[in-house]
Amino acid sequence: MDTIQLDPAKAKSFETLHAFLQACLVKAMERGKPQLVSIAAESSLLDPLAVLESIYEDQQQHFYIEKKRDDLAIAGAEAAISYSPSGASRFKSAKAWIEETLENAIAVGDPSLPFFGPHFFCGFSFFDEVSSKVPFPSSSLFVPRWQVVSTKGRCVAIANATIGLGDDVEAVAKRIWNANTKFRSFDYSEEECSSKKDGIRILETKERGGDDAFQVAVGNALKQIKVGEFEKIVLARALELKADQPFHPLEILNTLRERYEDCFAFSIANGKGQSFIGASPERLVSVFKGRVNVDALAGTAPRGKTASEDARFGAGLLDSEKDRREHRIVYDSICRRLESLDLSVESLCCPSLKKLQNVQHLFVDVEAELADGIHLLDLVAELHPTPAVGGTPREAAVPRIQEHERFERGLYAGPIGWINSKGEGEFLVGIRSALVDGENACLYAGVGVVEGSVPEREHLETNLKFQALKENLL
Ligand SMILES: C=C(O[C@@H]1C=C(C(=O)O)C=C[C@H]1O)C(=O)O
Repeated sequence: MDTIQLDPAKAKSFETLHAFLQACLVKAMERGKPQLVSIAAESSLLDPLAVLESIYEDQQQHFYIEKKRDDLAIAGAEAAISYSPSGASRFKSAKAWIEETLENAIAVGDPSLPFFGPHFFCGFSFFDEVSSKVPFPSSSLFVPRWQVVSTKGRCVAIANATIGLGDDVEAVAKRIWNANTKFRSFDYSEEECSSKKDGIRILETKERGGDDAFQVAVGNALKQIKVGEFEKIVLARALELKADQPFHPLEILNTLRERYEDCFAFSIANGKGQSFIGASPERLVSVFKGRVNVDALAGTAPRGKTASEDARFGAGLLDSEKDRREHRIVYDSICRRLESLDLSVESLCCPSLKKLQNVQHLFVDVEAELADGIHLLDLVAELHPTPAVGGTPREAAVPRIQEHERFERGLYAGPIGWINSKGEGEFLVGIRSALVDGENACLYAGVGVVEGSVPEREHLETNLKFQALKENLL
């Protein structure tokens, strides 16, 4: 990637921008490849979700991720470039595409700005392949035309565009100029935002596969565990809801980010009217400043209505042999997989409680130092799916999931995240999530099944997990 340090004060005119893009076109011709130009500028403090909402169009691709606790919110919309590899080598192909794109990228602005340079937004389905019924491909990667990030009191707006032979430089310059002017003095009142609809009603709720399907599946999986086919499998339910008017994914997200401060509130839209949204408590992996962090999250208890009931549930979870075993399987697998990439794990398995609004989990932040030559997508490829959403041994358990579940997972429990030009970034696990499509929503919730699991109790646990989305859709 070429970096052009630019003092915004000296590059304030449209003519400067136009001349610069013209020079990028010359470079594209010399290199024989279109160039990705990424222009970053600090802006007044904006709320990325409000910006996304005010320009929201359901026929535009978008990506949103926010974790209130970390004071980080990122929104991006409209694809400047995109890529959708599928199959077993999809992570490898995605990495190669990112690397090649960066070889032909020009980043402009102050490199010390947070989120300087192009960012790649990624949504991967749970399985390597999806059928044509799933509205998202097995991988969607894109660099958005515009992006707004707010973190720790600073806000950065980024415009991305590709310039190649035959492109209309004048038109690209105008688009970037207009976007920059807009972000510099964004006025939410200018836009016609639809306000949250009152009285949205659910007309129909239907469980995929029928009401008993899940408990039957857990029972069958327990038999397979008993004969030693595998030790753990994660099975999920899909609940279809039909409302009397369309759901609005970004309004739901606004509630989720406030209520689930410790979670990643996210939305990924395919530009064809469907969005996959959620509030995930689980980070698959992050890489920042040479450090790798992975969540080992498993084992669930309800939240109590009083402090003492809550503490009792929490202590019960910490003491539960079955839940500790379920969690240990996840922790051990993460450690093995990090070690297979020559990373040495620095965290012991001493679970604490991660308390969310609706449930509490056993949790360990697994840390390691990044080794040279390991890309974030190498980590994603190695770790996904952890036994928190797949099973163990992976080769025996994961292929069985589709035999037990009566729906296609699509993006549910898949890796969703972003990568910057330095190879840093963060992926969450797409759980506590729903696929929203007009007045239809499909909610997902799963549980780990191990020896000692009881189908009825697992069913109750999925009901608790559904709450995150169910209560906030309306
Ligand atoms: C699979 C899900 O959650 C996972 C399963 C858990 C469990 O079985 O206790 C806990 C946290 C998550 O790792 C889900 O929410 O859909």
